[in-house]
Amino acid sequence: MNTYGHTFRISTYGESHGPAVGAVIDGCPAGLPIDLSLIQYELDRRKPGQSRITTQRREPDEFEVLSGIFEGKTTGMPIHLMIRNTDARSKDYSHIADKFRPSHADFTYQQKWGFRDYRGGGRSSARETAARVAAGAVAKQLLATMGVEIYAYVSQVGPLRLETPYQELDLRQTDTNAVRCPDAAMAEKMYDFIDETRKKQDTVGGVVSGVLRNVPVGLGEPVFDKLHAELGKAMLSINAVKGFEYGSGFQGVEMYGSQHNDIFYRDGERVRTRTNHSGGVQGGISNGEDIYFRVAFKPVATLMQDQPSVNQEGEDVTVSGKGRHDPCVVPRAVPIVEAMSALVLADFYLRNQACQPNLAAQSAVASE
Ligand SMILES: Cc1cc2nc3c(=O)[nH]c(=O)nc-3n(C[C@H](O)[C@H](O)[C@H](O)COP(=O)(O)O)c2cc1C
Ligand SMILES: C=C(O[C@@H]1CC(C(=O)O)=C[C@@H](OP(=O)(O)O)[C@H]1O)C(=O)O
Repeated sequence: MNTYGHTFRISTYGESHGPAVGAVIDGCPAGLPIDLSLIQYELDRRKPGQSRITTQRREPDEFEVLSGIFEGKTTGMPIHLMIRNTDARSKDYSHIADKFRPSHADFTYQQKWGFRDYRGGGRSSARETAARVAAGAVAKQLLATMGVEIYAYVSQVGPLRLETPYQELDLRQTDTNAVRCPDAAMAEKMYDFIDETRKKQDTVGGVVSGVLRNVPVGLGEPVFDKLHAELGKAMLSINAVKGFEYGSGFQGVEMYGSQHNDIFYRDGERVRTRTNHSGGVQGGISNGEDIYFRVAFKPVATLMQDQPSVNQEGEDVTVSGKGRHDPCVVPRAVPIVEAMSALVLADFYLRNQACQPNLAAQSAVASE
Protein backbone atom coordinates (compact mmCIF):
# COMPACT_ATOMS: atom_id res chain seq x y z
CA MET A 1 0.00 0.00 0.00
CA ASN A 2 1.24 3.41 -0.86
CA THR A 3 -1.38 5.34 1.08
CA TYR A 4 -2.09 6.11 4.70
CA GLY A 5 -5.18 7.48 6.42
CA HIS A 6 -8.91 7.67 5.70
CA THR A 7 -9.69 11.37 5.88
CA PHE A 8 -6.35 13.12 6.20
CA ARG A 9 -4.90 10.75 3.65
CA ILE A 10 -1.45 10.64 2.09
CA SER A 11 0.02 8.80 -0.87
CA THR A 12 3.76 8.72 -1.28
CA TYR A 13 5.74 7.94 -4.40
CA GLY A 14 9.29 7.67 -5.62
CA GLU A 15 12.33 5.44 -5.44
CA SER A 16 15.61 6.14 -3.70
CA HIS A 17 17.52 6.49 -6.99
CA GLY A 18 14.69 7.80 -9.17
CA PRO A 19 14.28 11.51 -9.98
CA ALA A 20 12.24 12.41 -6.87
CA VAL A 21 10.20 11.26 -3.90
CA GLY A 22 7.09 13.02 -2.67
CA ALA A 23 3.69 13.01 -1.03
CA VAL A 24 0.17 13.93 -2.08
CA ILE A 25 -2.12 14.86 0.82
CA ASP A 26 -5.88 14.53 0.32
CA GLY A 27 -8.42 15.83 2.81
CA CYS A 28 -6.53 18.65 4.48
CA PRO A 29 -9.11 21.36 5.25
CA ALA A 30 -9.00 24.63 3.28
CA GLY A 31 -7.75 27.83 4.84
CA LEU A 32 -5.07 26.34 7.10
CA PRO A 33 -2.10 28.74 7.22
CA ILE A 34 1.04 26.83 6.26
CA ASP A 35 4.53 27.92 7.26
CA LEU A 36 6.71 26.35 4.57
CA SER A 37 9.83 26.83 6.70
CA LEU A 38 8.39 24.39 9.24
CA ILE A 39 8.15 21.73 6.52
CA GLN A 40 11.80 22.37 5.61
CA TYR A 41 12.76 22.26 9.29
CA GLU A 42 11.34 18.75 9.62
CA LEU A 43 12.97 17.58 6.39
CA ASP A 44 16.32 18.91 7.62
CA ARG A 45 15.97 16.86 10.81
CA ARG A 46 15.53 13.66 8.76
CA LYS A 47 17.81 14.24 5.80
CA PRO A 48 20.87 12.05 5.19
CA GLY A 49 24.42 13.34 5.66
CA GLN A 50 23.74 15.15 8.95
CA SER A 51 26.72 13.89 10.93
CA ARG A 52 29.36 11.17 11.14
CA ILE A 53 26.78 8.78 12.63
CA THR A 54 24.40 8.89 9.66
CA THR A 55 24.61 7.81 6.03
CA GLN A 56 26.98 10.08 4.10
CA ARG A 57 24.61 10.50 1.17
CA ARG A 58 24.22 14.28 0.75
CA GLU A 59 20.72 15.39 -0.09
CA PRO A 60 19.52 18.97 0.47
CA ASP A 61 15.96 17.62 0.69
CA GLU A 62 14.49 20.91 -0.41
CA PHE A 63 10.86 20.51 -1.36
CA GLU A 64 8.64 22.04 -4.02
CA VAL A 65 4.92 22.69 -3.56
CA LEU A 66 3.23 21.57 -6.77
CA SER A 67 -0.36 22.12 -5.64
CA GLY A 68 -2.77 22.77 -2.80
CA ILE A 69 -1.18 25.78 -1.10
CA PHE A 70 -1.93 29.32 -2.31
CA GLU A 71 -0.89 32.58 -0.69
CA GLY A 72 0.25 30.75 2.44
CA LYS A 73 -2.95 28.76 2.98
CA THR A 74 -4.25 25.34 2.03
CA THR A 75 -6.86 25.48 -0.73
CA GLY A 76 -8.66 22.25 0.23
CA MET A 77 -7.27 20.64 -2.92
CA PRO A 78 -4.64 17.87 -2.99
CA ILE A 79 -1.33 19.13 -1.60
CA HIS A 80 1.61 17.82 -3.59
CA LEU A 81 5.06 18.12 -2.03
CA MET A 82 8.03 16.94 -4.12
CA ILE A 83 11.64 16.37 -3.08
CA ARG A 84 14.21 15.78 -5.82
CA ASN A 85 16.93 13.16 -5.45
CA THR A 86 20.27 14.74 -6.26
CA ASP A 87 22.96 12.45 -4.80
CA ALA A 88 22.06 8.87 -5.73
CA ARG A 89 25.13 6.72 -6.45
CA SER A 90 23.64 3.74 -8.21
CA LYS A 91 26.96 2.09 -9.07
CA ASP A 92 27.24 1.15 -5.37
CA TYR A 93 24.44 -1.31 -6.05
CA SER A 94 25.62 -2.90 -9.35
CA HIS A 95 27.34 -5.73 -7.49
CA ILE A 96 24.11 -6.78 -5.77
CA ALA A 97 21.77 -6.43 -8.75
CA ASP A 98 21.13 -10.19 -8.61
CA LYS A 99 22.10 -10.82 -4.97
CA PHE A 100 20.05 -10.52 -1.83
CA ARG A 101 21.33 -8.46 1.06
CA PRO A 102 20.52 -10.35 4.27
CA SER A 103 17.55 -8.79 6.09
CA HIS A 104 16.90 -5.99 3.58
CA ALA A 105 13.89 -6.16 1.24
CA ASP A 106 15.80 -7.50 -1.81
CA PHE A 107 14.60 -11.11 -1.57
CA THR A 108 10.95 -10.37 -0.83
CA TYR A 109 10.63 -7.66 -3.52
CA GLN A 110 12.23 -10.00 -6.08
CA GLN A 111 9.96 -12.91 -5.12
CA LYS A 112 6.79 -10.82 -5.10
CA TRP A 113 7.20 -9.09 -8.46
CA GLY A 114 9.81 -11.17 -10.27
CA PHE A 115 12.05 -8.12 -10.66
CA ARG A 116 13.09 -5.14 -8.56
CA ASP A 117 14.67 -1.72 -8.71
CA TYR A 118 17.89 -2.73 -6.95
CA ARG A 119 19.33 0.82 -7.02
CA GLY A 120 19.39 1.95 -3.42
CA GLY A 121 16.67 -0.55 -2.58
CA GLY A 122 14.21 1.36 -4.80
CA ARG A 123 10.94 1.85 -2.99
CA SER A 124 12.07 -0.17 0.04
CA SER A 125 14.61 2.49 0.94
CA ALA A 126 13.91 4.74 3.91
CA ARG A 127 14.34 7.59 1.44
CA GLU A 128 10.55 7.27 1.06
CA THR A 129 10.16 8.53 4.63
CA ALA A 130 11.19 12.02 3.48
CA ALA A 131 7.74 12.20 1.87
CA ARG A 132 6.05 11.16 5.10
CA VAL A 133 7.95 13.79 7.04
CA ALA A 134 6.91 16.52 4.59
CA ALA A 135 3.25 15.45 4.84
CA GLY A 136 3.53 15.06 8.60
CA ALA A 137 4.75 18.64 8.86
CA VAL A 138 1.43 19.78 7.36
CA ALA A 139 -0.51 17.54 9.77
CA LYS A 140 1.54 19.00 12.64
CA GLN A 141 0.44 22.51 11.64
CA LEU A 142 -3.20 21.44 11.62
CA LEU A 143 -2.80 19.92 15.09
CA ALA A 144 -0.91 22.93 16.43
CA THR A 145 -4.06 25.03 15.89
CA MET A 146 -5.65 23.04 18.74
CA GLY A 147 -2.56 22.96 20.93
CA VAL A 148 -1.49 19.36 20.31
CA GLU A 149 2.23 18.85 20.97
CA ILE A 150 4.18 16.02 19.39
CA TYR A 151 7.58 14.89 20.65
CA ALA A 152 9.86 11.98 19.87
CA TYR A 153 13.35 11.31 21.14
CA VAL A 154 15.98 8.60 21.20
CA SER A 155 15.68 6.64 24.44
CA GLN A 156 17.91 3.68 23.65
CA VAL A 157 20.87 2.77 21.44
CA GLY A 158 21.96 -0.86 21.66
CA PRO A 159 22.35 -1.61 25.39
CA LEU A 160 22.39 2.09 26.41
CA ARG A 161 18.93 2.81 27.76
CA LEU A 162 17.75 6.15 29.12
CA GLU A 163 15.81 5.20 32.27
CA THR A 164 14.57 8.74 33.09
CA PRO A 165 10.76 8.96 32.68
CA TYR A 166 9.75 11.35 29.91
CA GLN A 167 8.02 13.65 32.42
CA GLU A 168 11.41 14.43 33.93
CA LEU A 169 13.09 15.19 30.60
CA ASP A 170 13.19 18.54 28.85
CA LEU A 171 12.01 17.34 25.47
CA ARG A 172 12.99 20.65 23.87
CA GLN A 173 16.62 19.54 24.31
CA THR A 174 16.22 16.63 21.90
CA ASP A 175 17.62 18.42 18.88
CA THR A 176 20.60 19.90 20.69
CA ASN A 177 22.74 16.86 19.81
CA ALA A 178 23.27 14.59 16.81
CA VAL A 179 21.75 11.53 18.51
CA ARG A 180 18.50 13.33 19.43
CA CYS A 181 18.51 12.18 23.04
CA PRO A 182 17.36 14.94 25.44
CA ASP A 183 19.80 13.81 28.16
CA ALA A 184 23.16 15.35 27.16
CA ALA A 185 25.36 12.89 29.09
CA MET A 186 23.53 9.88 27.69
CA ALA A 187 23.57 11.42 24.20
CA GLU A 188 27.35 11.56 24.32
CA LYS A 189 27.61 7.89 25.31
CA MET A 190 25.17 6.94 22.58
CA TYR A 191 27.09 8.95 20.00
CA ASP A 192 30.35 7.20 20.91
CA PHE A 193 28.65 3.80 20.84
CA ILE A 194 27.26 4.40 17.35
CA ASP A 195 30.59 5.76 16.14
CA GLU A 196 32.52 2.78 17.54
CA THR A 197 30.03 0.43 15.93
CA ARG A 198 30.47 2.24 12.63
CA LYS A 199 34.24 1.91 12.86
CA LYS A 200 33.80 -1.84 13.41
CA GLN A 201 31.85 -1.83 10.14
CA ASP A 202 28.75 -2.93 12.01
CA THR A 203 25.34 -1.45 12.82
CA VAL A 204 23.17 -1.16 15.94
CA GLY A 205 19.48 -0.75 16.77
CA GLY A 206 17.65 1.56 19.13
CA VAL A 207 14.38 2.86 20.51
CA VAL A 208 12.52 6.07 19.69
CA SER A 209 10.03 7.15 22.35
CA GLY A 210 6.98 9.24 21.45
CA VAL A 211 4.99 11.63 23.64
CA LEU A 212 1.77 13.26 22.37
CA ARG A 213 0.44 16.02 24.64
CA ASN A 214 -2.85 17.96 24.72
CA VAL A 215 -4.55 15.41 22.50
CA PRO A 216 -8.30 16.08 22.70
CA VAL A 217 -10.48 13.49 24.41
CA GLY A 218 -12.34 11.27 21.95
CA LEU A 219 -9.89 10.54 19.12
CA GLY A 220 -9.96 6.95 17.88
CA GLU A 221 -12.61 4.53 16.68
CA PRO A 222 -14.06 1.92 19.03
CA VAL A 223 -13.45 -1.38 17.27
CA PHE A 224 -10.83 -1.95 14.58
CA ASP A 225 -9.37 1.52 14.06
CA LYS A 226 -8.51 2.02 17.69
CA LEU A 227 -6.18 4.94 18.28
CA HIS A 228 -3.38 2.77 19.64
CA ALA A 229 -3.89 0.23 16.83
CA GLU A 230 -3.52 2.93 14.19
CA LEU A 231 -0.51 4.40 15.96
CA GLY A 232 1.00 0.93 16.08
CA LYS A 233 0.35 0.38 12.39
CA ALA A 234 1.81 3.76 11.53
CA MET A 235 4.99 3.05 13.51
CA LEU A 236 5.33 -0.53 12.28
CA SER A 237 5.09 0.77 8.71
CA ILE A 238 8.38 2.63 9.18
CA ASN A 239 11.42 0.87 7.75
CA ALA A 240 13.38 -1.30 10.20
CA VAL A 241 10.75 -1.16 12.98
CA LYS A 242 10.47 -4.36 15.01
CA GLY A 243 8.33 -3.39 17.96
CA PHE A 244 5.71 -0.99 19.32
CA GLU A 245 4.39 -0.65 22.86
CA TYR A 246 2.29 2.07 24.45
CA GLY A 247 1.46 2.97 28.03
CA SER A 248 2.68 0.32 30.45
CA GLY A 249 3.37 -1.92 27.45
CA PHE A 250 5.06 -5.23 28.06
CA GLN A 251 6.08 -4.22 31.58
CA GLY A 252 2.43 -3.88 32.60
CA VAL A 253 2.11 -7.66 32.78
CA GLU A 254 4.23 -7.63 35.93
CA MET A 255 1.71 -5.45 37.81
CA TYR A 256 -1.47 -6.33 39.69
CA GLY A 257 -4.68 -4.73 38.50
CA SER A 258 -4.83 -2.79 41.76
CA GLN A 259 -1.50 -1.21 40.85
CA HIS A 260 -2.20 -0.81 37.16
CA ASN A 261 -5.64 0.82 37.23
CA ASP A 262 -5.53 4.56 36.56
CA ILE A 263 -7.72 6.15 39.24
CA PHE A 264 -10.00 8.98 38.08
CA TYR A 265 -10.33 12.33 39.79
CA ARG A 266 -11.90 15.64 38.95
CA ASP A 267 -9.50 18.45 38.06
CA GLY A 268 -11.54 21.62 37.53
CA GLU A 269 -13.46 21.14 34.30
CA ARG A 270 -11.69 17.91 33.43
CA VAL A 271 -11.75 14.32 34.57
CA ARG A 272 -8.19 13.10 34.78
CA THR A 273 -6.34 10.01 36.01
CA ARG A 274 -3.77 9.97 38.81
CA THR A 275 -1.50 7.52 36.98
CA ASN A 276 -1.33 6.89 33.26
CA HIS A 277 -0.54 3.24 32.66
CA SER A 278 -3.20 3.37 29.95
CA GLY A 279 -0.88 5.60 27.90
CA GLY A 280 -3.64 8.11 27.22
CA VAL A 281 -5.86 5.61 25.40
CA GLN A 282 -8.76 3.59 26.85
CA GLY A 283 -10.99 1.44 24.68
CA GLY A 284 -9.12 2.69 21.63
CA ILE A 285 -10.09 6.31 22.35
CA SER A 286 -7.90 9.13 23.71
CA ASN A 287 -8.75 10.12 27.30
CA GLY A 288 -6.90 13.45 27.34
CA GLU A 289 -3.81 12.21 29.21
CA ASP A 290 -0.41 12.08 27.50
CA ILE A 291 -0.11 9.39 24.87
CA TYR A 292 3.30 7.79 25.16
CA PHE A 293 4.88 4.86 23.35
CA ARG A 294 8.15 3.21 22.34
CA VAL A 295 9.22 2.13 18.87
CA ALA A 296 12.03 -0.43 18.46
CA PHE A 297 14.31 -0.24 15.42
CA LYS A 298 16.57 -3.11 14.38
CA PRO A 299 20.25 -2.73 13.44
CA VAL A 300 20.63 -1.61 9.80
CA ALA A 301 20.82 -4.53 7.39
CA THR A 302 23.53 -3.28 5.01
CA LEU A 303 26.91 -3.77 6.68
CA MET A 304 30.29 -2.51 5.52
CA GLN A 305 31.59 -6.08 5.65
CA ASP A 306 31.23 -9.32 3.72
CA GLN A 307 28.26 -11.56 4.44
CA PRO A 308 27.24 -14.90 2.95
CA SER A 309 24.01 -14.92 0.93
CA VAL A 310 22.47 -16.34 -2.24
CA ASN A 311 21.74 -14.85 -5.66
CA GLN A 312 18.59 -15.04 -7.75
CA GLU A 313 19.61 -18.50 -8.95
CA GLY A 314 19.93 -19.66 -5.34
CA GLU A 315 23.71 -20.00 -5.60
CA ASP A 316 25.97 -19.20 -2.68
CA VAL A 317 27.51 -15.75 -3.03
CA THR A 318 29.20 -13.12 -0.91
CA VAL A 319 27.52 -9.76 -0.41
CA SER A 320 30.24 -7.23 0.18
CA GLY A 321 29.71 -4.02 2.12
CA LYS A 322 29.64 -0.97 -0.09
CA GLY A 323 27.97 2.42 -0.32
CA ARG A 324 26.69 4.95 2.19
CA HIS A 325 24.55 3.60 4.99
CA ASP A 326 23.33 4.54 8.45
CA PRO A 327 25.18 2.75 11.27
CA CYS A 328 22.06 3.35 13.41
CA VAL A 329 18.73 4.74 12.20
CA VAL A 330 17.24 6.20 15.38
CA PRO A 331 18.66 9.76 15.22
CA ARG A 332 16.98 10.23 11.82
CA ALA A 333 13.90 8.23 12.80
CA VAL A 334 12.84 10.80 15.43
CA PRO A 335 11.15 13.17 12.92
CA ILE A 336 9.63 10.16 11.13
CA VAL A 337 7.97 8.94 14.33
CA GLU A 338 6.68 12.46 14.97
CA ALA A 339 5.36 12.73 11.41
CA MET A 340 3.54 9.41 11.57
CA SER A 341 2.03 10.40 14.93
CA ALA A 342 0.79 13.66 13.44
CA LEU A 343 -0.74 11.88 10.44
CA VAL A 344 -2.66 9.49 12.70
CA LEU A 345 -3.95 12.25 15.00
CA ALA A 346 -4.91 14.58 12.15
CA ASP A 347 -6.80 11.75 10.48
CA PHE A 348 -8.76 10.89 13.64
CA TYR A 349 -9.45 14.54 14.33
CA LEU A 350 -11.04 14.94 10.89
CA ARG A 351 -12.93 11.67 11.26
CA ASN A 352 -14.47 13.07 14.45
CA GLN A 353 -15.46 16.25 12.61
CA ALA A 354 -17.10 14.17 9.90
CA CYS A 355 -19.24 12.14 12.30
CA GLN A 356 -20.15 15.15 14.50
CA PRO A 357 -19.12 13.62 17.79
CA ASN A 358 -20.70 14.38 21.09
CA LEU A 359 -18.75 17.51 21.85
CA ALA A 360 -20.21 17.71 25.34
CA ALA A 361 -18.61 14.35 26.10
CA GLN A 362 -15.27 15.65 24.86
CA SER A 363 -15.19 18.36 27.48
CA ALA A 364 -15.12 15.42 29.90
CA VAL A 365 -17.28 16.82 32.74
CA ALA A 366 -21.02 17.09 32.30
CA SER A 367 -22.32 20.61 32.81
CA GLU A 368 -24.29 20.93 36.02
C1 LIG B 1 15.85 6.60 8.92
C2 LIG B 1 16.18 5.25 8.37
C3 LIG B 1 17.37 5.06 7.71
C4 LIG B 1 17.73 3.82 7.21
N1 LIG B 1 18.94 3.67 6.59
C5 LIG B 1 19.31 2.46 6.12
C6 LIG B 1 20.56 2.29 5.47
O1 LIG B 1 21.34 3.22 5.31
N2 LIG B 1 20.87 1.05 5.01
C7 LIG B 1 20.02 -0.02 5.16
O2 LIG B 1 20.36 -1.12 4.76
N3 LIG B 1 18.83 0.12 5.78
C8 LIG B 1 18.47 1.33 6.24
N4 LIG B 1 17.23 1.48 6.84
C9 LIG B 1 16.37 0.32 6.99
C10 LIG B 1 15.83 -0.24 5.68
O3 LIG B 1 15.13 0.75 4.96
C11 LIG B 1 14.92 -1.43 5.98
O4 LIG B 1 15.61 -2.35 6.78
C12 LIG B 1 14.45 -2.13 4.71
O5 LIG B 1 13.49 -1.34 4.07
C13 LIG B 1 13.84 -3.50 4.97
O6 LIG B 1 12.69 -3.37 5.74
P1 LIG B 1 12.53 -4.01 7.19
O7 LIG B 1 13.84 -3.88 7.88
O8 LIG B 1 11.47 -3.18 7.83
O9 LIG B 1 12.14 -5.45 7.01
C14 LIG B 1 16.86 2.72 7.36
C15 LIG B 1 15.63 2.91 8.04
C16 LIG B 1 15.31 4.16 8.55
C17 LIG B 1 14.02 4.33 9.29
C1 LIG C 1 18.87 8.24 1.19
C2 LIG C 1 18.46 8.06 2.42
O1 LIG C 1 18.85 7.01 3.24
C3 LIG C 1 19.17 5.78 2.63
C4 LIG C 1 18.33 4.71 3.28
C5 LIG C 1 18.75 3.36 2.83
C6 LIG C 1 17.84 2.25 3.08
O2 LIG C 1 18.16 1.11 2.64
O3 LIG C 1 16.79 2.43 3.73
C7 LIG C 1 19.99 3.15 2.27
C8 LIG C 1 20.90 4.24 1.89
O4 LIG C 1 20.58 4.58 0.56
P1 LIG C 1 21.61 4.98 -0.60
O5 LIG C 1 22.57 3.83 -0.73
O6 LIG C 1 20.76 5.16 -1.78
O7 LIG C 1 22.27 6.23 -0.16
C9 LIG C 1 20.66 5.47 2.76
O8 LIG C 1 21.46 6.53 2.36
C10 LIG C 1 17.47 8.94 3.05
O9 LIG C 1 17.03 8.59 4.14
O10 LIG C 1 17.13 9.96 2.45
